[in-house]
Amino acid sequence: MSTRPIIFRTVADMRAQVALWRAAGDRIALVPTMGGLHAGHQSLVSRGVQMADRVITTIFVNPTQFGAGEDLDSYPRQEAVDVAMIAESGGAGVFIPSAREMYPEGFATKVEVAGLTDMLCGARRPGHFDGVTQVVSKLLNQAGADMALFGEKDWQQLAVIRRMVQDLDIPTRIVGVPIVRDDYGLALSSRNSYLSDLQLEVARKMNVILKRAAYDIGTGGPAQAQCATAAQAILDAGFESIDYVECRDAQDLSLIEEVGDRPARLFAAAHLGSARLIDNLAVN
Ligand SMILES: Nc1ncnc2c1ncn2[C@@H]1O[C@H](COP(=O)(O)OP(=O)(O)OP(=O)(O)O)[C@@H](O)[C@H]1O
Ligand SMILES: CC(C)(CO)[C@@H](O)C(=O)[O-]
Ligand code: BAL
Repeated sequence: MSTRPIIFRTVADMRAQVALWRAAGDRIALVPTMGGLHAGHQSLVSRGVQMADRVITTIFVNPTQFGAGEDLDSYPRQEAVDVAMIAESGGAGVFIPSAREMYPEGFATKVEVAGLTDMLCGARRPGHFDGVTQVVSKLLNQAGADMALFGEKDWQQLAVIRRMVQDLDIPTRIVGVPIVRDDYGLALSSRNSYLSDLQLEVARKMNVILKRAAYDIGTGGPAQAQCATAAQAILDAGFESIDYVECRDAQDLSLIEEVGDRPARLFAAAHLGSARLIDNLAVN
């Protein structure tokens, strides 16, 4: 039996409850999301339940991380379903602020991480990570949690957030959680709901292609040439366009030609119908 989590719509309400939990000696974990929850998000909440006494999930479709022409308006919104899924995973609280609560009149502060945001999704979605760091820095300050959990599916986002937390001395430990995939290896994503059954079949081919490329690169193949071959295979499988397929250092995200002993990852983003899907996996 799951208990219904407490819903907070204001920062003040969340902070008041956090203060009570803290007074009782509880450790707090935060799971920031944009809603449209699936088993990937639930794995973040479950991990939080293992590591802390109370888990607060946030649901906020942050407008500042969407570019013009992106899917801000069509992004899935399903509050009741999301709250039920959080309850099922043992979440204690859900923070669902309005845009006005997060960005009141007069709001003027930007938070930008340089360097790590220049490549991959940062290059293809200008301003995206500035919006992410803006909202995540606020959520971390608002909750004052001991830890915050983020999925490795958004590997670059995790790297950017780790950098920001270190640079700004934010006293919250950042925890990365492995990617949850469906039975065919497709990384779960809220945006998979945009896909028709036929498109879903195509989408499931991407990780198969990437796995083969990662193996070839890991066994000594020239990294960027293998990436170009994988990009062509993804197009041949039925994706409409590729944003990138690149092999990069897992930590500093610098481009890699010869993998050697460096921890490397393969990163991909591609468009299918109205969905932009991303994935990444270890090369060695
Ligand atoms: N398949 C997954 N496995 C593990 N974590 C995930 C997975 N999908 C999303 N997450 C994590 O959940 C958190 C919230 O992500 P978000 O709400 O954007 O969901 P999403 O499914 O990634 O949606 P989108 O389609 O916007 O990429 C992020 O930390 C993200 O990395
Ligand atoms: C971290 C996040 C919740 C910030 O809006 C978002 O970028 C996401 O869902 O990954
Ligand atoms: N999962 C990252 C949020 C975004 O694509 O805007």
